[in-house]
Amino acid sequence: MDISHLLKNKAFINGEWVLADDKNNFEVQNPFDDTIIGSVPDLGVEETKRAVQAAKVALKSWSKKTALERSNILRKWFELQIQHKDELAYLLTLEQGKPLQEAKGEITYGASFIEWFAEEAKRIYGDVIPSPFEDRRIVAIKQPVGVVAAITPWNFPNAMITRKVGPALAAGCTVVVKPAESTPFSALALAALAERAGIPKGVFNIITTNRPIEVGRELTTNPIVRKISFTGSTPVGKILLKQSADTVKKVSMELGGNAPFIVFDDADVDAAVDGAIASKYRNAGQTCVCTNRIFVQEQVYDEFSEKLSQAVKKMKVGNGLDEGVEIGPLINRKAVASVNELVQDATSKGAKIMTGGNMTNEKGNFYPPTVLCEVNQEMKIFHTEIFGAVATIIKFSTEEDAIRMANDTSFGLASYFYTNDHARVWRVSEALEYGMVGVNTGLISTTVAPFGGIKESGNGREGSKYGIDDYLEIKYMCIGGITD
Ligand SMILES: NC(=O)c1ccc[n+]([C@@H]2O[C@H](COP(=O)([O-])OP(=O)(O)OC[C@H]3O[C@@H](n4cnc5c(N)ncnc54)[C@H](O)[C@@H]3O)[C@@H](O)[C@H]2O)c1
Ligand SMILES: O=C[C@H](O)CS(=O)(=O)O
Repeated sequence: MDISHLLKNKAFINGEWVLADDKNNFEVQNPFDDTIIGSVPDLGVEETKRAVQAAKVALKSWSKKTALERSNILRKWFELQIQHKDELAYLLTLEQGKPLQEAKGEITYGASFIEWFAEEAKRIYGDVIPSPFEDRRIVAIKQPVGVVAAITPWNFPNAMITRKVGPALAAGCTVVVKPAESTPFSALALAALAERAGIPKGVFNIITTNRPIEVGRELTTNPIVRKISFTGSTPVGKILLKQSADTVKKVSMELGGNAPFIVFDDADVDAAVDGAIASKYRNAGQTCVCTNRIFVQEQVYDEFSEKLSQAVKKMKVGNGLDEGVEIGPLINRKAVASVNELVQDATSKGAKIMTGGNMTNEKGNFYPPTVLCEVNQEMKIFHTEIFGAVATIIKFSTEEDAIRMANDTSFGLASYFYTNDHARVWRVSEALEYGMVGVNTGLISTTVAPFGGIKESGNGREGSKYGIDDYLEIKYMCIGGITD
């Protein structure tokens, strides 16, 4: 497949493809076999300042365009992403490792945010409010926040960018994106298509860097930047929140998860197994909404555990570019070691391996799809975002026990449960302390719904009619001098 027209090896600032000032680059590896895909510029603080300045200059004209003009340009960008879906997916699998089918799904999902917010751009309504004053009229209008800095993760290197840039541009903001150092090519490919779509220079900028801390500090402290939109781990989110405080920036935080998946005794067990697989093993378990703890009521514990293990044993592991592969590599060696340490800790405290769990002849960055049972709250794996293809099964007796254990975490992003009792659907959904609840499904992510978490999983919502609010300011106008 010819991806050369999308494989960019320069950063993108003010409509120009640029090198780092010191001409330094850093290499990007294919997580399947650690081969080098290419290299990109290692930009620093001075280049970042220039990108922010370019976004500031572009803001005036971009925000003055009509909603229809912005909408039409975003629509063109969406169409180009769909037109080049296969190349974008191939490039994504090369640098991130997920199976090609999943990568294609991410491109479609990512593009859908541009399509959705191309429409939402035309529906940014204000209010005319009945005035309590005879001589004054009251109006609320919505205006773009201004220059936005977006810092994004490697696990969804396309969709986590469009989920931010779509609403930001629709609202009239301009954006500087710092993608993850592991996966810069997907971001640069989006910039190549943005250029072709007619997104004006300075509106959408990409800073590639192997120095996220210093570039991140510039983005979070530069007073021109009025909004930080971050997707990544909770520890990094907390750093960015603190750094953003001195200039009182608006912040959106899409952080880590520790999703519970509860199977009640009245559930359709086969459907629950399918849902657990869909939720747990997508992207080799490297998604923020992956099931992290499976709670199974004692009456169906053995049946569920056995059926899940049998299904996981059959999973095809390998190069994401190969036909039929279901589980690709983790992003790097460090990730493999982290998952292995959690499994070792769990088994040392009594967890039992039903399948996988042994790194005997694993080459590259692979960790075998694994199912652990007899997991309990004493184990690190119960309280830690695994970010690997490891399912943990915990037995429970009563609904109250399940809810208490499910809520026993500082995270609050996604949660799931299976039941055929409709009173329980409402009771448990309302009791779970999470931003999102999947009932009788393990797949909940869609552009039309508000995606986001509570507690230490973050704040703000992405997608849906709510997603654009994070990029708007409400201005109250009190218009006097009204006389009879
Ligand atoms: N809630 C969501 O929507 C969502 C979506 C995807 C991933 N995530 C979370 O992201 C994590 C995995 O992604 P990751 O490993 O890339 O996370 P990460 O926090 O390590 O990195 C995320 C981004 O932050 C940058 N970064 C790291 N340290 C920084 C610093 N000190 N200052 C500025 N930038 C810094 C990285 O370069 C990267 O671009 C998981 O916790 C996952 O749950 C959450
Ligand atoms: O990893 C987090 C992403 O938000 C995953 S999803 O595709 O939105 O579910």
